[in-house]
Amino acid sequence: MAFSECGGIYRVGIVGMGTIGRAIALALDSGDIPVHLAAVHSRDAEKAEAFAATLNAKPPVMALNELIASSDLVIEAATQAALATIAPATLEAGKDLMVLSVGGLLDHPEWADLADRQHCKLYVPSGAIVGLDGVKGACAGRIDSVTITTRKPPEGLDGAPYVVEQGIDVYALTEETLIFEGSAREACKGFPANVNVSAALSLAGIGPDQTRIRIMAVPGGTRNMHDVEVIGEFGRMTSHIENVPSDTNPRTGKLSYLSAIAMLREIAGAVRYGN
Ligand SMILES: NC(=O)C1=CN([C@@H]2O[C@H](COP(=O)(O)OP(=O)(O)OC[C@H]3O[C@@H](n4cnc5c(N)ncnc54)[C@H](OP(=O)(O)O)[C@@H]3O)[C@@H](O)[C@H]2O)C=CC1
Ligand SMILES: O=C([O-])CC(=O)C(=O)O
Repeated sequence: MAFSECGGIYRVGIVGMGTIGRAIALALDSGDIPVHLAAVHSRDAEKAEAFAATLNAKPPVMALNELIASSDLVIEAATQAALATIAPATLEAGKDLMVLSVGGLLDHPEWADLADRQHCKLYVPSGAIVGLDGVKGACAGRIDSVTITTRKPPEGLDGAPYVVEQGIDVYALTEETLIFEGSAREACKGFPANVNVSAALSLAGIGPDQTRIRIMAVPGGTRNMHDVEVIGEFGRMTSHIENVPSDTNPRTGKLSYLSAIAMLREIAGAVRYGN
């Protein structure tokens, strides 16, 4: 952790004032985590101003470069496209970075090297998936396969580039339907705002080309579900999560921001649980 000169308090800047960014800002504003919410930034500055004004801390809304200069840790909670600017700018400035749009990391392995050179940290919370601790342990040995099956209601998949390109009407489906099968890398291109979990799984495990994903549309479904299966020399592991979609973004399960908040708590504290 790189402490600021501002009273030794770790300064956090949040980029993206949507579902996840706001939830993290609200958690920090409650004062339970010993960090300082130094600034926020979003595409729509006016909307961000209106939200920031509701917080006790009244964090300033800043341009991205100002936010980076004013923070020790930048939390990206925007989009994969935005990450392409946010990540190099943050790491070049020697600041720590937490990434939620994890799929945006897959084509940029050089950012991990940049973080290393700049002596800063690149944090990837588990987000909406569970069991990455076990996956990391398993992948220290020989692995035969890593597979994730994602099930989402139509509104959790609507508008994804792959769905649009293929002309799939997710609302017209009458039964659970496989709409995509491929690698995590391919999935994160076709579904950049829907399956970041597969990117996190692949980075914790055996990589984006070897990690397989199946995406199912579930008419009438009420949860965003992810089933992971890992097979290797250790044996076989499965995990299952039923995420309640957040109130403001049906693609995003509530665990996504809770996981980021929990990670922040550990970054700010002395003790770390799990692997
Ligand atoms: N790792 C994981 O497990 C998960 C990751 N995610 C990913 O996390 C990210 C955030 O999710 P969520 O909060 O639900 O998404 P939302 O769509 O609710 O919010 C995203 C916010 O980012 C802002 N934004 C968009 N482009 C830019 C930009 N270029 N610069 C600054 N801000 C920008 C938007 O701006 P504005 O409102 O100002 O127009 C919007 O408020 C997404 O990429 C999502 O796919 C989601 C769930 C799980
Ligand atoms: O919340 C979820 O189920 C997962 C999600 O949107 C993502 O990984 O991008």
